[in-house]
Amino acid sequence: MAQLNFGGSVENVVTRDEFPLSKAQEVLKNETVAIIGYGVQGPGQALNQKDNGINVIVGQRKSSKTWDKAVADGFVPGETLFEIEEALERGTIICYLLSDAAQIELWPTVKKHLTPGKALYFSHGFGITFNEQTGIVPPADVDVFLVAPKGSGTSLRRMFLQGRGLNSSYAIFQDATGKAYDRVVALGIAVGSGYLFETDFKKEVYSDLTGERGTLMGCIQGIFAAQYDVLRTNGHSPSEAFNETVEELTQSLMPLVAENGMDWMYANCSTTAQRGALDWWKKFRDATKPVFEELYNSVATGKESQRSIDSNSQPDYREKLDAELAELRESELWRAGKTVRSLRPENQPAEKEIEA
Ligand SMILES: NC(=O)c1ccc[n+]([C@@H]2O[C@H](COP(=O)([O-])OP(=O)(O)OC[C@H]3O[C@@H](n4cnc5c(N)ncnc54)[C@H](O)[C@@H]3O)[C@@H](O)[C@H]2O)c1
Ligand SMILES: CC(C)(O)[C@@H](O)C(=O)O
Ligand SMILES: [Mg+2]
Ligand SMILES: [Mg+2]
Repeated sequence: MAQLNFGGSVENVVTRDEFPLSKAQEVLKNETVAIIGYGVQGPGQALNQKDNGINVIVGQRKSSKTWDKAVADGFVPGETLFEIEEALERGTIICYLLSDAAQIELWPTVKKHLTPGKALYFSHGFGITFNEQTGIVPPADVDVFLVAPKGSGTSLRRMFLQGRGLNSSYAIFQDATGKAYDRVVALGIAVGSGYLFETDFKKEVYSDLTGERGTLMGCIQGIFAAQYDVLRTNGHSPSEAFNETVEELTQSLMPLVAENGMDWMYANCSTTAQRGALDWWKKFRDATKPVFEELYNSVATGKESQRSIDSNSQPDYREKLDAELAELRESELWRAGKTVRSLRPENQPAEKEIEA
């Protein structure tokens, strides 16, 4: 375990130097890793493990689009792709990658197949932390742990194919076999994590729910919409408002932040921009901090998890979600974005097509 200093705090991080893929393969050589669910994380984690030489099978409902996707991705019915119950029976490590709400419905079936010595793996602390809402209480004689990639399953796969890893959190809730640490770290490496950061189930789910509702997804859409509206109301064109709100951020400035931090991005902008950003950032922090406090409290009191369970377990959940996503897609902001994106060099038609 490496001890690294993060801005003055020393934390434990597992690196590939101490736990290379060969060690992960050795730890998992007698295991059958059953990926239950083939939505967003399922494909990323299953394919990365397959390519890393792990004995991985997929459990998915047969009459579903995602069964067909698993087949298209190279999983073979009857060999590496099974109905959920059969995969649960065959697996020694059960990777529970249904949506958090669907995990509740299937739990009695999963529990039936958790015989002593098996392991139950999550990619989120949700089901265990909010067990009063989910009813997910594993038997005492199985290992229970998580590897939570800090990003979309799509990025997990893309970065793996680029020879890079996505950072993940890991946590052990229950070590029944004495092998939980080796098993969870081996899985973390096998699914394509770059580095593995130690946490516990509660901290993982509280931070994750806050982040996705906050700066990663909810807040960022909110501030995009607010700035775009102000620019539009003051007579700026859609393209100008979009470029100044989103396109420049994602294409030019965030890659600089990703590379070397916020101060470095500031340093690569004009002194005029620096002056303004340094004057205004604290005002934005102070305006939004009460909202973040409200959000964290809503997570910690179980309100967010309950809302997610209630809405995501409705029979018409998919239709309602599609309608809400369509509202975003059809907003002027994101329609303007579609046209702006079409102008990027990589989205230009090939030269021949232009001539034709
Ligand atoms: N999406 C991500 O990139 C991401 C990132 C980090 C962690 N996670 C966590 O990983 C886990 C899986 O998330 P996901 O986004 O991949 O899930 P998802 O919403 O894509 O659903 C996964 C699968 O669940 C199946 N499913 C849904 N309802 C079902 C039911 N009633 N019975 C049987 N199957 C059903 C779907 O067919 C799908 O294959 C969750 O715990 C989530 O919080 C997800
Ligand atoms: C990819 C995210 C937002 O980090 C994940 O937490 C999720 O729930 O999908
Ligand atoms: Mg999440
Ligand atoms: Mg997350």
